[in-house]
Amino acid sequence: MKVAIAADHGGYELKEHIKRVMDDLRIEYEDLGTNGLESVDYPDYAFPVANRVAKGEVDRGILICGTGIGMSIAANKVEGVRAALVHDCYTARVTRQHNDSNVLCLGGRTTGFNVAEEIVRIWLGEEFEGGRHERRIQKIIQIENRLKDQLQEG
Ligand SMILES: O=C(CO)[C@H](O)[C@H](O)[C@H](O)COP(=O)(O)O
Repeated sequence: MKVAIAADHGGYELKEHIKRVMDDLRIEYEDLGTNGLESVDYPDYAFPVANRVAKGEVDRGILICGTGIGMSIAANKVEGVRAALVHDCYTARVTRQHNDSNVLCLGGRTTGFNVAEEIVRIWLGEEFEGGRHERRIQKIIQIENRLKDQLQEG
């Protein structure tokens, strides 16, 4: 599995910790920034990661800002991306099993290193269950396709 990871200044320190976790798990990753605590804008980091996931250039994305909210709003604008903002182990598991989420959003100012680490370990290891959940994801894809058609029709 290959993961693209990025953060803004509010998520930078947690990003560095999550990279150490992925090193430990021997998971390959690309770090798309930011590289320090200087103030930056989260959409500039969300879109490169979301695009890499949408194009299939990486399997998953991890995005971290202060709360995870800005990153999740931005990433979910990209077709094919199902970004989940997660604060606990239960939703980390269920968002893989039910939503087949392909981007994980975390809050560097809301979630401690230990909980975030546990969330990442669960989220990277859990499988999509398919079945009724696949039907629901197909409905999301239909909405994306309808919106695309509407845009093309002008
Ligand atoms: O988008 C966010 C809020 O949901 C992120 O938490 C950002 O990291 C935050 O807005 C950045 O705030 P700052 O005051 O510019 O550090």
